[in-house]
Amino acid sequence: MVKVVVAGAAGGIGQPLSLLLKASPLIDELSLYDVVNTPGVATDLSHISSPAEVTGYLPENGEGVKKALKGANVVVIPAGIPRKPGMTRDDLFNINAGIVKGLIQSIAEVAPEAYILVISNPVNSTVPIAAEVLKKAGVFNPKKLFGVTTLDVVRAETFVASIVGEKDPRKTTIPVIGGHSGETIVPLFSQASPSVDIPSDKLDSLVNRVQFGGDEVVKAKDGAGSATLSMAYAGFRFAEKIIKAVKGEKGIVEPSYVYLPGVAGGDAIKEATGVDFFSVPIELGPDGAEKAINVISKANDHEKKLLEVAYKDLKGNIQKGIDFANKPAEQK
Ligand SMILES: NC(=O)C1=CN([C@@H]2O[C@H](COP(=O)(O)OP(=O)(O)OC[C@H]3O[C@@H](n4cnc5c(N)ncnc54)[C@H](O)[C@@H]3O)[C@@H](O)[C@H]2O)C=CC1
Ligand SMILES: O=C([O-])CC(=O)C(=O)O
Repeated sequence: MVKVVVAGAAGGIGQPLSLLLKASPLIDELSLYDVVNTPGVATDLSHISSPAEVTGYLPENGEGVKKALKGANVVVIPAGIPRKPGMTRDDLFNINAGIVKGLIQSIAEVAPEAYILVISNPVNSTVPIAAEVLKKAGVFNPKKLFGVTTLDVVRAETFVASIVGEKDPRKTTIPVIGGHSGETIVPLFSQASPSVDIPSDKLDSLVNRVQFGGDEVVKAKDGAGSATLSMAYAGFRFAEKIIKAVKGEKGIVEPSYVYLPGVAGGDAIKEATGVDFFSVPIELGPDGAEKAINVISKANDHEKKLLEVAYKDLKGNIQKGIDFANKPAEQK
């Protein structure tokens, strides 16, 4: 039995993500939670002839979220406001931090064993908030908490393919590490597999396009939000990998933003980066994050320079999340 919950299921990401999850034969139960519109989205999806049973929940004075989460194996969180042109992801903090904190408190209470996949921005800060809330509740398992950075990997694959002329972008694996905003996103093209030959005059703009791919979409949507469809694809790709690994499939690796000290191999990466939370390729297994793979030690000089900038920015983002989670309620 695999039960997946989407929190924020009626939104721009939530709906197409729920569609992809409903279409997956790996899922038996799909539970949709949002503050609006979930009965309609759930009824609509329930007519699709795939195995997953779909249910939808509204807040119902705090009871709805608990009903939605009960028995969850995987909880994906795309709840929260998206950017408009001119905003940074950090500008979303004031609203989204509280939303994520509340949802994680409910998960800690009702589904403490669940894998938690945080999409809500700013990921660099919302994942540390989630970790602090889970720690306080005494149920933090770092192998089961993931910041979803798959869209950065998907973008790197796509943009590289267009430069090197590969027809199927999925054939190239590129580690994209660090965080999930601007210069904290660091693609390691030198470790692409199979290797790629990027003309030196195109490298800087390629790195920039991966780092600021989100802005490209925000600008094109012109006030109507940020990436939703590509994010739904990326969120489903990551959720599916977790489910497959938990079911026993071997050799599954995907970068994700994790709490380094809680994952095997993470301590060495923490030492190199100076931060507790960082995205690196993670080997997934039946218990979640089995191993953090140290790709930093093999970064070339150009990438090392990019990484130094990422460490600095990430430190502030992480601390901001931790401080928020630990502030007494009346100061928020
Ligand atoms: N990690 C990543 O790579 C990406 C993250 N994002 C982030 O994902 C988030 C969602 O983006 P969109 O779906 O475009 O926004 P949206 O506004 O279309 O949808 C968000 C949904 O969350 C719901 N919501 C608000 N408070 C809630 C609560 N307490 N409990 C449950 N649901 C709640 C809203 O009712 C809405 O349906 C944003 O923060 C955005 O920045 C977006 C793209 C990529
Ligand atoms: O740019 C945004 O605000 C949404 C996002 O995280 C992305 O598309 O990578």
